[in-house]
Amino acid sequence: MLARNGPDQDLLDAAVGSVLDPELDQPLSPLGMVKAISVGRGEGVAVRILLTTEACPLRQRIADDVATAVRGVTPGAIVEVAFDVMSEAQRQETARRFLTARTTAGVPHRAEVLAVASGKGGVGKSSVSANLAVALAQQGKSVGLLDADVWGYSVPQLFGVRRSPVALYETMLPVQAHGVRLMSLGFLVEEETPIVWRGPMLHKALTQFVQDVHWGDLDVLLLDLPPGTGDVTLSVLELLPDASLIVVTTPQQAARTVASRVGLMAREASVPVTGIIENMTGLVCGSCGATTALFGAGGGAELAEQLGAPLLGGVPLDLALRKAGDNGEPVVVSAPQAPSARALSSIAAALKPARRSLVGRQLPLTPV
Ligand SMILES: Nc1ncnc2c1ncn2[C@@H]1O[C@H](COP(=O)(O)OP(=O)(O)OP(=O)(O)O)[C@@H](O)[C@H]1O
Repeated sequence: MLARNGPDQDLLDAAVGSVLDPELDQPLSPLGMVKAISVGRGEGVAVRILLTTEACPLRQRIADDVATAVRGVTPGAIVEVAFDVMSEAQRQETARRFLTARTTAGVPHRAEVLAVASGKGGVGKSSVSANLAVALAQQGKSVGLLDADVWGYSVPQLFGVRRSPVALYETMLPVQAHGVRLMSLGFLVEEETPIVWRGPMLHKALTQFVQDVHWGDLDVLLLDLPPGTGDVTLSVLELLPDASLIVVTTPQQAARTVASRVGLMAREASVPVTGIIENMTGLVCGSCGATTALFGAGGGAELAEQLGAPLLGGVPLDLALRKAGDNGEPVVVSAPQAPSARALSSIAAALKPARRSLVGRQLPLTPV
């Protein structure tokens, strides 16, 4: 309930109430999260917000957004934002309102699903997925990234986040970082704990990630697949039948040969290939600018030709990208002018979904 005093109260109520909760992605007021707004005699405005959990990692962001909203309607205001934690009954009411207002959980049909695959590990598939996701978000898209590399998950490390997703009844909210909605098994287990689950458990976890997570209104969902053509890859592609593949390879012949198996799997499973990204193309010398083809040349172009899919671009070997991954901040954020960041941003800007063949697919038509 709002404490009412002062002339600008209605304006303040509307401004604060429409601030989005960054995790629930809905305005604070309908969620019952604005406890009080009081206008003092001078230029002071005190706002009290109810959090769903004491450990809310985004309270500073909420405080900043609320202060900006207040100053938007009362320029020069001195804003004080304080927090209380909801009781269990209030939490349940918020969950109810959230779930009522929200479209159903799961990956929305309109989302473009791009699964990033590689023949073998270590070719930079996760680094490419993470940076493409952030670059697409920087370009104004609403983006999710599902870490389906269940044994070798690296999304928490690459984004520098390790916190549990907010759980609401049977559903989960993705963790937000660098403008991307993230989900990874790494958010649900202790760091360093190996995943020793068998196939059915992994399938169940992935099904929940696809069906029970409130991804919201996504334009693009990127999947970071495990390397190779194993069960998990097939499970995810079954769960998301509209996915298309981006295959990451290095210029090396050996990598290209292994990556071509992914292409053949895609063909057998009728999964279209959006294109090939050649990672770790030449190493550019920082002082003289000369390029050394450390892993040879041409693997990406040959794979593209073999799979009949476009070569989306090459990403050079770049110290900035490696450091960014180690520091938990994608290179397109930490060093946007670095050669790898520029390459990844232009690949993201030019991404076009592969056309899906209708052969063998059921059309939503009813004969009359
Ligand atoms: N273009 C690049 N320049 C420099 N280092 C890179 C580049 N691409 C990837 N790396 C580094 O190579 C290592 C492996 O990258 P990454 O984890 O993205 O590969 P991956 O194919 O996802 O591996 P896995 O399948 O084993 O998880 C990381 O240390 C990463 O920082």
